[in-house]
Amino acid sequence: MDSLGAIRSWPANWRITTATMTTTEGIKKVPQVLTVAGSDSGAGAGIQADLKVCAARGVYCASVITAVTAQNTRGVQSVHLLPPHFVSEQLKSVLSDFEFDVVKTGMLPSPEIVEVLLQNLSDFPVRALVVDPVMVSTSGHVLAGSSILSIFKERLLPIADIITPNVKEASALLGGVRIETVEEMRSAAKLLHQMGPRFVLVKGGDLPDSSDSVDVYFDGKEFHELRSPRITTRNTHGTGCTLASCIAAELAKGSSMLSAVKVAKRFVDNALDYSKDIVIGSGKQGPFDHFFGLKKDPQSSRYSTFNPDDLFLYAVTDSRMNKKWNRSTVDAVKAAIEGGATIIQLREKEAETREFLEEAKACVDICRSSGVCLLINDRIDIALACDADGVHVGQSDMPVDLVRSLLGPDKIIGVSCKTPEQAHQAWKDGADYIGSGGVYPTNTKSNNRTIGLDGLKEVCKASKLPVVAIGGIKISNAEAVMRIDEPNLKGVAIVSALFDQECVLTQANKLHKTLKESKKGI
Ligand SMILES: Cc1ncc(COP(=O)(O)OP(=O)(O)O)c(N)n1
Ligand SMILES: Cc1nc(C(=O)O)sc1CCOP(=O)(O)O
Ligand SMILES: [Mg+2]
Repeated sequence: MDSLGAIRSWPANWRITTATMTTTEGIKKVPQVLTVAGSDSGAGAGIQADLKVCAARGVYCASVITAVTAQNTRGVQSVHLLPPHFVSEQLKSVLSDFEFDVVKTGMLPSPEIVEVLLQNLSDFPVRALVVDPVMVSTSGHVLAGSSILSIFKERLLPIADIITPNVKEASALLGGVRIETVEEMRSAAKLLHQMGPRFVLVKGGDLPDSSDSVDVYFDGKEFHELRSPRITTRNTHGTGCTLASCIAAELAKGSSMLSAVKVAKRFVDNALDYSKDIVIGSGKQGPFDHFFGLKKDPQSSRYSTFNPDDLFLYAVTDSRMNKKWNRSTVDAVKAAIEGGATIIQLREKEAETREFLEEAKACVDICRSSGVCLLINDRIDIALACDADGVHVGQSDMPVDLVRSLLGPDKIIGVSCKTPEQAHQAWKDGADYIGSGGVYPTNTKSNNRTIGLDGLKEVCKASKLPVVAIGGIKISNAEAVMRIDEPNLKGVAIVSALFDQECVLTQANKLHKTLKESKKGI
C-alpha cells in the first residue's frame, strides 16, 4: 500500500506469518505500528488505547506524543500541546530506527504539528497511513480547532490510505453538512474520498436513534455497510482510537483494507460487549477492556473476530471438479469470490501435503486481498503453515478443543454437526460455527447421512453457534433451505453447484442472487 510515493517491499527471503515475519536466517521481524497521538491520562483513549490494541493484536507499537491531556471519565480538564520541534524530535528518533509498516494518527492538535508529521513521513516513507481525524473527544471537548481543517484536507487526507471520521468529524471536514442517516453517511464518504484518501470509513456510532451501530466503508467504487447490534453501555471512551489502531495493526500483519476494517469492527464490538458492565471511574463515560481476548473466564472465550454473516455463500472447493473443468483451484477461488462467495474453504481430500500447502498459500493471498476468509478443511498443519483464517473439522478429525489450543482465539473453527448433541459439544469446545447436513442427498461426500430440512431445523434450534447448511444445495433449493426460519442459519455451503459447473462466476452470481432474494422475505 503506497501512501507516500516510496513503497517498502519485503526482502525476498521474508514471509509474513501470523504475528511475526521469519527470515530464512531465523530473524524474527514483528509487524510494527507507530501511533502519533495525544496522551489520555485516563488511559481509555489516545496513545494508551493504541498501545493496548496493538499488544492485543500481536503487533509492536511505538508512540509519538503530540499533546498531554488531563482527563478522566468525567471529561477533559485540560490539554497541553507539545512544541512542534519536540514532536519532530520524537518522530525522527523512531522513524530513523524502526521499520514501521503503518503509521496511525490520532490527535494532531495544531497545523504546525501536522506540518512536522508530513515532513517526517516524507523523509521516512511507510507502507500505509491510517488517519483518525480526532477533533472532538467523545465527551465533547475540542481536541483540534477549525484551523486544523484546511491542512487536514489539503495535505493529510490526500496521502492517507484510510480516514476514519465519526459523523461529527466527517461533517466538520465537509463544512458542516448534516449527517444523520446512513444515506447521508454514504454521501459524506464519497465526498471525503474525493479529498484523496484511498479508503474512507465513516463511523456511525453516534448516529442519533439508530438501533444498529453502522459504519460506512467506501473504496472509491463500492460501499460496504458494517452493521452490528448497538451495545448499551457507558464504557465507550476510546472506541474511535481503538478502531483506527486495530485497522493499523491488521494492515501491519498483511490484511487487505476491507479485511482489516471488518476485524477492527468486530474487535471493538467484542470489547464493548465484554466490558459493558465493568465500572472504572465515576463519570458518565468509562473505558473498556482491550484485553478481553486474553481473559480466561468462560465469557471472554466466546469472542472472536469471526463474523457469522460471512457464512452467507460458503464455497467449498473440490479439485476433482476443478480438474474436470480444466481450471486451477486458484482460478476457481477467484471466480467464486468475484461471483459473491463470502467465505472459502479448501477441501482437498486427495492432495499431497506439499501441493495442498502451495495451493493454500496462493489462495490465502487472493482471499486476504479481497477481504474474504479462507478456511482449510481437516488439515490444521496446513492452516497454520499458510496462516489461513481457520479450519473446518468433522467429528472424526482432531478434537475441537485441541484445535482451539493450537490455533488460538483469533482463528475460525467450524465443525460438522448432524445432531443437537454434536452442536452443543462444538460450542463447549470453542468452535465459531457449525456446518450441518447433508440437507439433501449428495454425491460429493460418500456415505453421508442425509438429515433433511427437519434435521437441519433441529440442529439450528439446539445450536448456540451460527449454522451453515450443506449437502446437495443448489439454486433450485437454496431458498427452501434459508426459509426454515431459524435465525442462526446464516447461509449455505456449496461444492458441486459451484465447482462442478462450466462457469463458477455465473453460478456464484446466481446463487448469491437467490440467497439475497430469499433473505428479503425472512
Ligand atoms: C461447512 C462444511 N460443513 C461440512 C463439511 C464436511 O467436512 P468433511 O471434511 O468433508 O467431512 P467431515 O470431516 O465433516 O465428516 C465441510 N467440509 N464444510
Ligand atoms: C463436504 C460435505 N459435507 C457434508 C456434510 O453433510 O457434512 S455434505 C458435503 C458435500 C456437499 O457437496 P455438494 O454441495 O456438492 O452437495
Ligand atoms: Mg473433515
